[in-house]
Amino acid sequence: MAPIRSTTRSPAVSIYKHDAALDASVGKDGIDYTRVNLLRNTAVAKLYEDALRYEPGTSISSAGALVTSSGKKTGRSPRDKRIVDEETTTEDIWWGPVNTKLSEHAFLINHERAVDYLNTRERLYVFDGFAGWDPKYRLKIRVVCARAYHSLFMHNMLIRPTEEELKTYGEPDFTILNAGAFPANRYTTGMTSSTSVSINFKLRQMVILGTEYAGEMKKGVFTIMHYLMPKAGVLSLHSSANQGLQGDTSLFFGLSGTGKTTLSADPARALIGDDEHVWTDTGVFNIEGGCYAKTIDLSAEKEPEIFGAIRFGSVLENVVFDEDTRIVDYSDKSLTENTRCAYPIEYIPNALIPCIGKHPKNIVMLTCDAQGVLPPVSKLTSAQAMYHFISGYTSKMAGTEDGVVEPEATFSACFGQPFLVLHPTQYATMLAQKIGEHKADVWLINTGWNGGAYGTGKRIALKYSRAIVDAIHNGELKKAEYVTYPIFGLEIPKAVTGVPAEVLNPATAWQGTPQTFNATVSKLAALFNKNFAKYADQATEDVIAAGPKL
Ligand SMILES: Nc1ncnc2c1ncn2[C@@H]1O[C@H](COP(=O)(O)OP(=O)(O)OP(=O)(O)O)[C@@H](O)[C@H]1O
Ligand SMILES: O=C([O-])CC(=O)C(=O)O
Ligand SMILES: [Ca+2]
Ligand SMILES: [Mn+2]
Repeated sequence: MAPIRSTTRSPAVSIYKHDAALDASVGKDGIDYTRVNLLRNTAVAKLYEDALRYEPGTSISSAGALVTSSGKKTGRSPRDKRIVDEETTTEDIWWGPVNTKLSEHAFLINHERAVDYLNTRERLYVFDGFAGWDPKYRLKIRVVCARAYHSLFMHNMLIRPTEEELKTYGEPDFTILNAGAFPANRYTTGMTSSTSVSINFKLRQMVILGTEYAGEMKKGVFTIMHYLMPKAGVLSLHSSANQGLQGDTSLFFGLSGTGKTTLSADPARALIGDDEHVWTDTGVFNIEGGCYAKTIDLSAEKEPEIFGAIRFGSVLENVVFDEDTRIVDYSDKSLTENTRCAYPIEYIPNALIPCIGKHPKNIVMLTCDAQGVLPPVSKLTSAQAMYHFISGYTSKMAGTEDGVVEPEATFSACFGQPFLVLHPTQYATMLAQKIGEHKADVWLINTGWNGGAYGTGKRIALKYSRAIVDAIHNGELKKAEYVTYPIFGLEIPKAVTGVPAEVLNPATAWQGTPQTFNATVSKLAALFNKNFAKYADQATEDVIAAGPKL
Protein backbone atom coordinates (compact mmCIF):
# COMPACT_ATOMS: atom_id res chain seq x y z
CA MET A 1 0.00 0.00 0.00
CA ALA A 2 1.46 3.32 -1.04
CA PRO A 3 1.50 6.17 1.49
CA ILE A 4 -1.75 8.09 1.26
CA ARG A 5 -1.96 11.82 1.52
CA SER A 6 -5.02 13.49 2.89
CA THR A 7 -6.02 16.72 1.22
CA THR A 8 -7.91 17.97 4.25
CA ARG A 9 -4.76 18.78 6.26
CA SER A 10 -3.45 22.29 6.07
CA PRO A 11 -0.13 22.69 4.27
CA ALA A 12 2.96 22.16 6.38
CA VAL A 13 3.72 25.86 6.05
CA SER A 14 0.46 27.33 7.23
CA ILE A 15 -1.21 30.45 5.93
CA TYR A 16 -3.92 30.82 8.53
CA LYS A 17 -6.06 33.93 8.39
CA HIS A 18 -6.67 35.86 11.57
CA ASP A 19 -10.16 35.55 13.07
CA ALA A 20 -10.73 38.38 15.55
CA ALA A 21 -14.15 37.20 16.72
CA LEU A 22 -12.79 33.83 17.80
CA ASP A 23 -9.94 35.36 19.73
CA ALA A 24 -12.15 37.74 21.69
CA SER A 25 -12.51 35.78 24.87
CA VAL A 26 -10.71 35.77 28.17
CA GLY A 27 -9.80 32.21 28.96
CA LYS A 28 -9.97 30.50 32.33
CA ASP A 29 -6.19 30.26 32.21
CA GLY A 30 -5.61 33.92 33.15
CA ILE A 31 -4.44 34.96 29.70
CA ASP A 32 -6.02 38.09 28.27
CA TYR A 33 -7.18 36.94 24.85
CA THR A 34 -8.76 40.35 24.10
CA ARG A 35 -5.42 42.20 24.14
CA VAL A 36 -3.74 43.78 21.15
CA ASN A 37 -0.95 41.91 19.40
CA LEU A 38 -2.35 38.51 20.19
CA LEU A 39 -1.06 36.35 17.36
CA ARG A 40 -3.11 33.18 17.04
CA ASN A 41 -2.01 30.40 14.68
CA THR A 42 0.23 32.86 12.94
CA ALA A 43 1.56 32.26 9.43
CA VAL A 44 5.04 30.78 9.37
CA ALA A 45 6.48 33.71 7.40
CA LYS A 46 5.22 36.14 10.06
CA LEU A 47 6.75 34.04 12.85
CA TYR A 48 10.04 34.17 10.94
CA GLU A 49 9.83 37.95 10.73
CA ASP A 50 9.05 38.37 14.41
CA ALA A 51 11.75 35.96 15.53
CA LEU A 52 14.32 37.78 13.38
CA ARG A 53 13.20 41.20 14.57
CA TYR A 54 12.71 40.62 18.29
CA GLU A 55 14.76 37.60 19.34
CA PRO A 56 18.52 38.09 19.43
CA GLY A 57 20.50 35.16 18.04
CA THR A 58 18.01 34.41 15.24
CA SER A 59 19.07 34.02 11.60
CA ILE A 60 18.11 32.22 8.42
CA SER A 61 20.30 29.34 7.31
CA SER A 62 21.41 28.87 3.70
CA ALA A 63 18.71 26.20 3.40
CA GLY A 64 16.00 28.59 4.64
CA ALA A 65 15.55 27.19 8.16
CA LEU A 66 15.06 29.53 11.09
CA VAL A 67 18.21 29.30 13.19
CA THR A 68 17.40 30.07 16.81
CA SER A 69 19.05 30.08 20.18
CA SER A 70 17.34 28.45 23.16
CA GLY A 71 19.56 30.49 25.49
CA LYS A 72 21.27 29.01 28.52
CA LYS A 73 19.36 25.72 28.53
CA THR A 74 20.10 23.59 25.49
CA GLY A 75 18.54 20.37 26.81
CA ARG A 76 15.67 19.32 29.05
CA SER A 77 15.75 19.91 32.82
CA PRO A 78 14.31 16.70 34.32
CA ARG A 79 15.24 17.66 37.86
CA ASP A 80 13.02 20.73 37.65
CA LYS A 81 9.90 18.85 36.53
CA ARG A 82 6.93 18.71 38.95
CA ILE A 83 3.44 17.24 38.95
CA VAL A 84 0.76 18.74 41.15
CA ASP A 85 -0.35 16.44 43.95
CA GLU A 86 -4.13 16.74 44.23
CA GLU A 87 -7.08 14.41 44.71
CA THR A 88 -7.21 13.28 41.07
CA THR A 89 -3.51 12.39 40.87
CA THR A 90 -2.36 11.50 44.36
CA GLU A 91 -3.17 7.76 44.16
CA ASP A 92 -2.19 7.29 40.50
CA ILE A 93 1.15 8.87 39.87
CA TRP A 94 4.44 7.02 40.14
CA TRP A 95 5.88 9.46 42.67
CA GLY A 96 9.62 9.08 43.20
CA PRO A 97 12.45 8.94 40.71
CA VAL A 98 10.92 11.17 38.02
CA ASN A 99 7.69 12.60 39.34
CA THR A 100 8.17 15.05 42.18
CA LYS A 101 5.14 16.43 44.00
CA LEU A 102 4.20 20.08 43.87
CA SER A 103 1.44 21.57 45.99
CA GLU A 104 -1.59 23.17 44.36
CA HIS A 105 -0.66 26.46 46.00
CA ALA A 106 2.92 26.42 44.67
CA PHE A 107 1.57 25.67 41.20
CA LEU A 108 -0.69 28.73 41.41
CA ILE A 109 2.30 30.90 42.31
CA ASN A 110 4.20 29.60 39.25
CA HIS A 111 1.08 30.01 37.15
CA GLU A 112 0.52 33.61 38.27
CA ARG A 113 4.15 34.43 37.58
CA ALA A 114 3.87 33.03 34.05
CA VAL A 115 0.53 34.75 33.37
CA ASP A 116 1.81 38.12 34.58
CA TYR A 117 4.89 37.77 32.45
CA LEU A 118 2.96 36.72 29.34
CA ASN A 119 0.20 39.31 29.69
CA THR A 120 2.76 42.12 29.92
CA ARG A 121 4.67 41.24 26.73
CA GLU A 122 4.40 43.43 23.64
CA ARG A 123 3.22 40.44 21.65
CA LEU A 124 1.74 37.13 22.65
CA TYR A 125 1.61 34.02 20.49
CA VAL A 126 -1.12 31.41 20.76
CA PHE A 127 -0.98 28.17 18.83
CA ASP A 128 -3.98 25.86 18.90
CA GLY A 129 -3.16 22.38 17.68
CA PHE A 130 -3.85 18.72 18.32
CA ALA A 131 -1.95 15.86 19.93
CA GLY A 132 -2.84 12.46 18.47
CA TRP A 133 -3.83 11.62 14.89
CA ASP A 134 -6.68 9.30 15.87
CA PRO A 135 -9.73 11.58 16.32
CA LYS A 136 -11.01 9.28 19.06
CA TYR A 137 -8.05 10.03 21.30
CA ARG A 138 -6.76 13.38 20.14
CA LEU A 139 -6.34 16.26 22.57
CA LYS A 140 -6.67 19.94 21.79
CA ILE A 141 -3.45 21.57 22.98
CA ARG A 142 -3.08 25.34 23.27
CA VAL A 143 0.40 26.81 23.53
CA VAL A 144 0.70 30.39 24.81
CA CYS A 145 4.18 31.86 24.59
CA ALA A 146 6.17 35.05 24.27
CA ARG A 147 8.61 33.92 21.61
CA ALA A 148 7.82 33.46 17.93
CA TYR A 149 10.42 30.66 17.97
CA HIS A 150 8.36 28.68 20.50
CA SER A 151 5.17 29.18 18.55
CA LEU A 152 6.81 28.01 15.32
CA PHE A 153 8.32 25.03 17.13
CA MET A 154 4.91 23.86 18.36
CA HIS A 155 3.32 24.69 15.01
CA ASN A 156 5.74 22.13 13.60
CA MET A 157 5.49 19.57 16.40
CA LEU A 158 1.74 19.50 17.06
CA ILE A 159 -0.82 18.43 14.47
CA ARG A 160 -1.78 21.55 12.56
CA PRO A 161 -5.55 22.08 12.37
CA THR A 162 -7.23 22.85 9.07
CA GLU A 163 -8.90 26.26 8.70
CA GLU A 164 -12.20 24.50 9.37
CA GLU A 165 -10.93 22.74 12.51
CA LEU A 166 -9.55 26.01 13.80
CA LYS A 167 -12.90 27.75 13.39
CA THR A 168 -14.63 25.14 15.53
CA TYR A 169 -11.73 24.61 17.93
CA GLY A 170 -13.47 25.94 21.06
CA GLU A 171 -11.77 25.51 24.41
CA PRO A 172 -8.52 23.52 24.57
CA ASP A 173 -8.20 20.27 26.54
CA PHE A 174 -4.80 21.32 27.86
CA THR A 175 -2.92 24.62 27.90
CA ILE A 176 0.84 25.13 27.98
CA LEU A 177 1.93 28.51 29.30
CA ASN A 178 5.53 28.99 28.24
CA ALA A 179 7.15 31.91 30.07
CA GLY A 180 10.57 30.32 29.69
CA ALA A 181 12.52 33.57 29.45
CA PHE A 182 11.34 34.49 32.94
CA PRO A 183 12.69 32.62 35.96
CA ALA A 184 10.72 30.80 38.65
CA ASN A 185 10.93 32.31 42.12
CA ARG A 186 13.39 30.05 43.92
CA TYR A 187 11.68 30.76 47.24
CA THR A 188 8.42 29.20 46.06
CA THR A 189 7.91 26.03 48.11
CA GLY A 190 9.11 23.03 46.12
CA MET A 191 11.41 24.95 43.74
CA THR A 192 15.06 23.93 43.78
CA SER A 193 16.26 26.26 41.02
CA SER A 194 14.95 29.10 38.91
CA THR A 195 13.83 26.57 36.28
CA SER A 196 10.40 25.01 36.65
CA VAL A 197 8.32 22.76 34.43
CA SER A 198 5.07 21.94 36.22
CA ILE A 199 1.96 20.06 35.20
CA ASN A 200 -1.45 20.33 36.83
CA PHE A 201 -3.76 17.54 35.61
CA LYS A 202 -6.80 18.88 37.43
CA LEU A 203 -6.53 22.34 35.87
CA ARG A 204 -5.18 20.81 32.65
CA GLN A 205 -2.32 23.25 32.49
CA MET A 206 1.43 23.15 32.15
CA VAL A 207 3.64 26.09 33.16
CA ILE A 208 7.22 26.60 32.02
CA LEU A 209 9.54 29.10 33.73
CA GLY A 210 13.29 29.58 33.52
CA THR A 211 14.06 27.46 30.44
CA GLU A 212 13.63 28.33 26.79
CA TYR A 213 14.56 24.86 25.55
CA ALA A 214 11.61 24.08 23.27
CA GLY A 215 11.84 20.32 23.81
CA GLU A 216 10.20 20.83 27.22
CA MET A 217 6.92 21.61 25.44
CA LYS A 218 6.87 18.56 23.20
CA LYS A 219 7.90 16.30 26.06
CA GLY A 220 5.28 18.02 28.24
CA VAL A 221 2.63 16.93 25.74
CA PHE A 222 4.09 13.43 25.84
CA THR A 223 3.92 13.37 29.66
CA ILE A 224 0.26 14.41 29.47
CA MET A 225 -0.46 11.62 26.98
CA HIS A 226 1.50 9.11 29.09
CA TYR A 227 -1.04 9.77 31.86
CA LEU A 228 -4.28 10.15 29.94
CA MET A 229 -3.84 7.39 27.33
CA PRO A 230 -3.32 4.42 29.69
CA LYS A 231 -6.31 5.73 31.64
CA ALA A 232 -8.26 5.53 28.38
CA GLY A 233 -7.07 1.92 27.97
CA VAL A 234 -4.48 2.53 25.24
CA LEU A 235 -0.68 2.39 25.39
CA SER A 236 1.54 5.43 24.90
CA LEU A 237 5.08 4.69 23.74
CA HIS A 238 8.42 6.51 23.44
CA SER A 239 8.98 5.11 19.98
CA SER A 240 9.16 5.92 16.32
CA ALA A 241 7.09 4.01 13.77
CA ASN A 242 7.14 3.31 10.07
CA GLN A 243 5.36 1.09 7.59
CA GLY A 244 6.46 -1.06 4.66
CA LEU A 245 4.83 -1.28 1.26
CA GLN A 246 2.74 -4.25 2.44
CA GLY A 247 1.42 -2.16 5.32
CA ASP A 248 3.63 -3.91 7.92
CA THR A 249 4.28 -1.56 10.83
CA SER A 250 7.48 -1.42 12.89
CA LEU A 251 8.00 0.32 16.21
CA PHE A 252 11.43 1.51 17.35
CA PHE A 253 11.69 2.09 21.08
CA GLY A 254 14.66 3.89 22.51
CA LEU A 255 15.79 6.57 24.90
CA SER A 256 17.04 9.87 23.55
CA GLY A 257 19.80 9.57 20.95
CA THR A 258 19.47 5.83 20.31
CA GLY A 259 18.24 6.24 16.72
CA LYS A 260 14.44 6.43 16.68
CA THR A 261 14.40 9.39 14.30
CA THR A 262 17.43 8.29 12.28
CA LEU A 263 16.38 4.68 11.68
CA SER A 264 12.68 5.40 11.11
CA ALA A 265 13.55 7.74 8.21
CA ASP A 266 13.85 4.98 5.63
CA PRO A 267 13.37 5.57 1.89
CA ALA A 268 11.79 2.12 1.54
CA ARG A 269 9.17 2.74 4.22
CA ALA A 270 6.51 5.32 5.00
CA LEU A 271 7.14 7.34 8.16
CA ILE A 272 4.33 7.29 10.74
CA GLY A 273 6.26 9.27 13.33
CA ASP A 274 9.70 9.69 14.91
CA ASP A 275 9.20 9.87 18.68
CA GLU A 276 5.80 9.44 20.38
CA HIS A 277 3.01 6.96 19.55
CA VAL A 278 -0.05 5.30 20.99
CA TRP A 279 -0.99 1.64 20.40
CA THR A 280 -4.76 1.22 20.42
CA ASP A 281 -7.14 -1.66 19.63
CA THR A 282 -7.02 -0.69 15.96
CA GLY A 283 -3.32 0.07 15.41
CA VAL A 284 -0.73 2.74 16.11
CA PHE A 285 -1.11 6.50 15.85
CA ASN A 286 1.46 9.26 16.06
CA ILE A 287 0.95 11.86 18.80
CA GLU A 288 2.81 14.57 16.89
CA GLY A 289 2.61 16.46 13.62
CA GLY A 290 6.35 16.87 13.26
CA CYS A 291 9.79 15.45 13.96
CA TYR A 292 12.61 16.64 16.18
CA ALA A 293 15.90 15.33 14.84
CA LYS A 294 19.34 15.51 16.36
CA THR A 295 21.58 17.32 13.90
CA ILE A 296 25.01 16.75 15.36
CA ASP A 297 27.30 15.49 12.57
CA LEU A 298 24.33 15.39 10.21
CA SER A 299 25.21 14.85 6.56
CA ALA A 300 23.23 14.62 3.33
CA GLU A 301 25.03 11.37 2.52
CA LYS A 302 24.23 9.49 5.73
CA GLU A 303 20.78 10.95 6.52
CA PRO A 304 19.37 12.38 3.28
CA GLU A 305 15.69 12.52 4.35
CA ILE A 306 16.45 14.49 7.51
CA PHE A 307 18.99 16.72 5.78
CA GLY A 308 16.40 17.52 3.12
CA ALA A 309 13.76 18.39 5.73
CA ILE A 310 15.82 21.36 6.90
CA ARG A 311 14.36 24.21 4.86
CA PHE A 312 11.90 27.10 5.06
CA GLY A 313 9.63 26.51 8.06
CA SER A 314 12.07 24.27 9.99
CA VAL A 315 13.45 25.41 13.34
CA LEU A 316 17.16 24.78 13.76
CA GLU A 317 18.36 25.14 17.34
CA ASN A 318 21.75 26.07 18.74
CA VAL A 319 23.76 25.33 15.61
CA VAL A 320 26.76 27.30 14.37
CA PHE A 321 26.93 28.62 10.81
CA ASP A 322 29.36 30.47 8.58
CA GLU A 323 28.89 34.24 8.86
CA ASP A 324 29.18 34.83 5.11
CA THR A 325 27.50 31.84 3.53
CA ARG A 326 25.00 30.97 6.30
CA ILE A 327 25.93 27.34 5.72
CA VAL A 328 25.50 25.39 8.95
CA ASP A 329 28.46 23.47 10.33
CA TYR A 330 26.73 20.39 11.75
CA SER A 331 29.96 19.16 13.31
CA ASP A 332 30.21 22.21 15.58
CA LYS A 333 29.43 21.29 19.19
CA SER A 334 30.47 24.61 20.68
CA LEU A 335 26.96 25.62 21.79
CA THR A 336 25.81 22.09 22.61
CA GLU A 337 26.04 18.52 21.38
CA ASN A 338 22.23 18.48 21.44
CA THR A 339 21.70 20.56 18.28
CA ARG A 340 18.22 19.89 16.89
CA CYS A 341 15.84 20.59 14.06
CA ALA A 342 12.02 20.60 14.33
CA TYR A 343 10.11 20.23 11.05
CA PRO A 344 6.57 19.25 10.00
CA ILE A 345 6.35 15.52 9.26
CA GLU A 346 5.32 16.31 5.66
CA TYR A 347 8.92 17.46 5.12
CA ILE A 348 9.95 13.79 5.12
CA PRO A 349 9.21 12.67 1.53
CA ASN A 350 7.34 9.47 2.35
CA ALA A 351 5.42 10.48 5.44
CA LEU A 352 2.16 8.61 5.93
CA ILE A 353 -0.63 11.16 6.33
CA PRO A 354 -2.74 10.73 8.43
CA CYS A 355 -0.02 9.29 10.67
CA ILE A 356 -1.83 6.08 11.63
CA GLY A 357 -0.52 2.55 11.05
CA LYS A 358 -1.64 -1.04 11.55
CA HIS A 359 -0.72 -3.24 14.51
CA PRO A 360 3.08 -3.65 14.66
CA LYS A 361 4.64 -6.73 13.11
CA ASN A 362 8.16 -5.94 14.32
CA ILE A 363 9.24 -4.21 17.49
CA VAL A 364 12.79 -2.95 17.76
CA MET A 365 14.24 -1.97 21.10
CA LEU A 366 17.14 0.40 20.52
CA THR A 367 19.90 0.66 23.04
CA CYS A 368 23.07 2.68 22.80
CA ASP A 369 25.50 0.59 24.83
CA ALA A 370 28.58 2.63 25.64
CA GLN A 371 30.26 -0.50 27.11
CA GLY A 372 30.46 -2.16 23.68
CA VAL A 373 29.30 -5.58 24.90
CA LEU A 374 25.68 -5.84 23.74
CA PRO A 375 25.29 -7.45 20.30
CA PRO A 376 24.42 -5.19 17.33
CA VAL A 377 21.25 -7.27 17.01
CA SER A 378 19.58 -10.09 18.90
CA LYS A 379 16.18 -11.73 18.75
CA LEU A 380 14.24 -11.59 22.00
CA THR A 381 11.83 -14.09 23.51
CA SER A 382 8.68 -12.54 24.96
CA ALA A 383 10.13 -12.81 28.47
CA GLN A 384 13.35 -11.12 27.31
CA ALA A 385 11.30 -8.42 25.60
CA MET A 386 9.60 -7.61 28.90
CA TYR A 387 12.87 -7.78 30.80
CA HIS A 388 14.56 -5.32 28.45
CA PHE A 389 11.54 -3.01 28.20
CA ILE A 390 11.31 -2.70 31.97
CA SER A 391 15.11 -2.36 32.30
CA GLY A 392 15.48 0.21 29.50
CA TYR A 393 19.25 -0.01 29.51
CA THR A 394 21.10 2.53 27.39
CA SER A 395 23.50 5.42 27.72
CA LYS A 396 22.34 8.97 28.16
CA MET A 397 23.90 10.93 25.34
CA ALA A 398 25.65 14.21 25.97
CA GLY A 399 23.49 17.31 26.01
CA THR A 400 19.89 16.12 25.80
CA GLU A 401 19.60 16.56 29.55
CA ASP A 402 21.15 19.37 31.49
CA GLY A 403 24.52 18.28 32.96
CA VAL A 404 25.22 15.13 30.90
CA VAL A 405 28.57 15.60 29.11
CA GLU A 406 29.53 12.09 27.94
CA PRO A 407 27.65 8.81 27.45
CA GLU A 408 26.45 7.69 30.86
CA ALA A 409 25.09 4.17 31.55
CA THR A 410 21.51 4.39 32.62
CA PHE A 411 18.42 2.26 33.08
CA SER A 412 15.46 4.21 31.84
CA ALA A 413 12.30 2.15 32.31
CA CYS A 414 10.19 1.68 29.16
CA PHE A 415 13.02 3.43 27.27
CA GLY A 416 11.63 6.75 28.43
CA GLN A 417 11.61 6.96 32.22
CA PRO A 418 11.74 10.79 32.32
CA PHE A 419 8.28 10.88 30.73
CA LEU A 420 6.55 8.08 32.66
CA VAL A 421 3.68 9.16 34.85
CA LEU A 422 2.46 5.75 36.01
CA HIS A 423 4.56 2.89 37.39
CA PRO A 424 6.66 1.22 34.62
CA THR A 425 4.96 -2.16 35.13
CA GLN A 426 1.63 -0.64 34.07
CA TYR A 427 3.01 0.19 30.62
CA ALA A 428 4.94 -3.10 30.46
CA THR A 429 1.85 -5.17 31.25
CA MET A 430 -0.09 -3.49 28.45
CA LEU A 431 2.81 -3.98 26.04
CA ALA A 432 3.17 -7.69 26.88
CA GLN A 433 -0.53 -8.19 26.27
CA LYS A 434 -0.39 -6.39 22.91
CA ILE A 435 2.74 -8.17 21.69
CA GLY A 436 1.15 -11.51 22.58
CA GLU A 437 -2.14 -10.67 20.92
CA HIS A 438 -0.58 -9.45 17.68
CA LYS A 439 2.37 -11.89 17.65
CA ALA A 440 4.95 -9.21 16.96
CA ASP A 441 8.63 -10.19 16.73
CA VAL A 442 10.89 -8.29 19.10
CA TRP A 443 14.52 -7.38 18.43
CA LEU A 444 17.19 -5.66 20.50
CA ILE A 445 19.52 -3.46 18.45
CA ASN A 446 22.62 -1.88 19.93
CA THR A 447 23.33 1.34 18.03
CA GLY A 448 26.11 2.16 20.49
CA TRP A 449 29.68 1.02 20.84
CA ASN A 450 31.30 -1.98 19.18
CA GLY A 451 34.85 -3.32 19.47
CA GLY A 452 35.40 -1.69 22.84
CA ALA A 453 33.79 0.67 25.32
CA TYR A 454 33.37 4.43 24.83
CA GLY A 455 36.89 5.83 24.61
CA THR A 456 38.49 2.76 22.99
CA GLY A 457 35.86 1.24 20.65
CA LYS A 458 33.68 3.18 18.27
CA ARG A 459 29.99 3.65 17.63
CA ILE A 460 28.67 1.02 15.24
CA ALA A 461 28.41 2.39 11.70
CA LEU A 462 24.97 3.68 10.82
CA LYS A 463 25.10 1.65 7.60
CA TYR A 464 25.38 -1.54 9.65
CA SER A 465 22.42 -0.61 11.83
CA ARG A 466 20.43 0.17 8.69
CA ALA A 467 21.43 -3.18 7.14
CA ILE A 468 20.20 -4.94 10.30
CA VAL A 469 16.88 -3.09 10.15
CA ASP A 470 16.55 -4.05 6.46
CA ALA A 471 17.22 -7.70 7.33
CA ILE A 472 14.43 -7.57 9.90
CA HIS A 473 12.02 -6.05 7.40
CA ASN A 474 12.76 -8.37 4.49
CA GLY A 475 12.41 -11.46 6.67
CA GLU A 476 16.08 -12.49 6.46
CA LEU A 477 16.62 -12.34 10.22
CA LYS A 478 13.57 -14.35 11.11
CA LYS A 479 15.02 -17.25 9.12
CA ALA A 480 18.65 -16.78 10.20
CA GLU A 481 20.73 -19.21 12.25
CA TYR A 482 21.46 -18.04 15.77
CA VAL A 483 24.06 -18.59 18.47
CA THR A 484 23.44 -17.90 22.14
CA TYR A 485 25.44 -15.10 23.68
CA PRO A 486 26.61 -16.26 27.12
CA ILE A 487 25.57 -14.50 30.36
CA PHE A 488 23.00 -12.30 28.64
CA GLY A 489 21.39 -15.34 26.99
CA LEU A 490 20.68 -13.34 23.84
CA GLU A 491 20.24 -15.00 20.44
CA ILE A 492 22.72 -13.51 17.93
CA PRO A 493 22.36 -14.16 14.18
CA LYS A 494 25.43 -15.78 12.62
CA ALA A 495 25.18 -13.60 9.51
CA VAL A 496 23.37 -10.46 8.33
CA THR A 497 23.66 -9.18 4.75
CA GLY A 498 25.78 -6.03 4.69
CA VAL A 499 27.34 -6.49 8.13
CA PRO A 500 30.77 -8.16 8.66
CA ALA A 501 30.23 -11.37 10.64
CA GLU A 502 32.81 -10.52 13.32
CA VAL A 503 30.94 -7.30 14.16
CA LEU A 504 27.78 -9.25 15.05
CA ASN A 505 29.31 -10.94 18.07
CA PRO A 506 30.76 -8.53 20.67
CA ALA A 507 33.36 -11.16 21.66
CA THR A 508 34.86 -11.29 18.14
CA ALA A 509 34.45 -7.55 17.58
CA TRP A 510 36.35 -6.70 20.78
CA GLN A 511 39.74 -5.13 20.08
CA GLY A 512 41.07 -5.42 23.64
CA THR A 513 42.05 -8.51 25.63
CA PRO A 514 39.59 -11.32 26.45
CA GLN A 515 40.09 -10.42 30.12
CA THR A 516 38.86 -6.85 29.64
CA PHE A 517 35.99 -8.18 27.53
CA ASN A 518 34.86 -10.66 30.16
CA ALA A 519 35.22 -8.09 32.90
CA THR A 520 33.12 -5.58 30.95
CA VAL A 521 30.40 -8.16 30.27
CA SER A 522 30.28 -9.09 33.94
CA LYS A 523 30.24 -5.48 35.02
CA LEU A 524 27.29 -4.66 32.76
CA ALA A 525 25.42 -7.85 33.73
CA ALA A 526 25.80 -6.91 37.39
CA LEU A 527 24.39 -3.45 36.66
CA PHE A 528 21.36 -5.06 34.96
CA ASN A 529 20.77 -7.36 37.92
CA LYS A 530 21.11 -4.58 40.46
CA ASN A 531 18.66 -2.39 38.56
CA PHE A 532 16.12 -5.16 38.03
CA ALA A 533 16.07 -6.05 41.72
CA LYS A 534 13.70 -3.13 42.28
CA TYR A 535 11.08 -4.69 39.98
CA ALA A 536 11.59 -8.29 41.14
CA ASP A 537 8.55 -8.33 43.42
CA GLN A 538 6.28 -7.26 40.53
CA ALA A 539 7.75 -9.31 37.68
CA THR A 540 6.86 -12.91 36.81
CA GLU A 541 9.38 -15.75 37.21
CA ASP A 542 10.04 -16.08 33.48
CA VAL A 543 10.74 -12.35 33.11
CA ILE A 544 13.16 -12.37 36.04
CA ALA A 545 14.85 -15.44 34.53
CA ALA A 546 15.29 -13.56 31.23
CA GLY A 547 17.99 -11.34 32.76
CA PRO A 548 21.75 -11.98 32.64
CA LYS A 549 23.15 -14.88 34.69
CA LEU A 550 26.50 -14.33 36.32
N1 LIG B 1 24.50 3.13 14.29
C1 LIG B 1 23.72 4.17 14.49
N2 LIG B 1 22.37 4.05 14.50
C2 LIG B 1 21.57 5.10 14.73
N3 LIG B 1 22.03 6.37 14.94
C3 LIG B 1 23.35 6.57 14.91
C4 LIG B 1 24.26 5.49 14.69
N4 LIG B 1 25.50 5.99 14.73
C5 LIG B 1 25.40 7.30 14.96
N5 LIG B 1 24.12 7.68 15.08
C6 LIG B 1 23.67 9.04 15.37
O1 LIG B 1 22.97 8.99 16.62
C7 LIG B 1 21.92 9.93 16.65
C8 LIG B 1 20.58 9.26 16.88
O2 LIG B 1 19.66 10.26 17.19
P1 LIG B 1 18.11 10.25 16.94
O3 LIG B 1 17.68 11.64 16.63
O4 LIG B 1 17.73 9.20 15.97
O5 LIG B 1 17.65 9.88 18.41
P2 LIG B 1 16.23 9.58 18.96
O6 LIG B 1 16.20 8.16 19.42
O7 LIG B 1 15.24 9.99 17.95
O8 LIG B 1 16.20 10.50 20.27
P3 LIG B 1 15.19 11.61 20.86
O9 LIG B 1 14.16 10.85 21.65
O10 LIG B 1 16.06 12.44 21.71
O11 LIG B 1 14.62 12.36 19.71
C9 LIG B 1 21.94 10.66 15.31
O12 LIG B 1 22.69 11.82 15.47
C10 LIG B 1 22.66 9.64 14.40
O13 LIG B 1 23.33 10.26 13.33
O1 LIG C 1 12.99 15.94 24.67
C1 LIG C 1 13.96 16.18 23.94
O2 LIG C 1 14.74 17.10 24.10
C2 LIG C 1 14.17 15.32 22.76
C3 LIG C 1 13.64 13.99 22.91
O3 LIG C 1 12.85 13.55 22.11
C4 LIG C 1 14.08 13.17 24.05
O4 LIG C 1 14.93 13.59 24.83
O5 LIG C 1 13.56 12.03 24.17
CA1 LIG D 1 14.15 11.96 17.75
MN1 LIG E 1 12.23 11.50 22.46
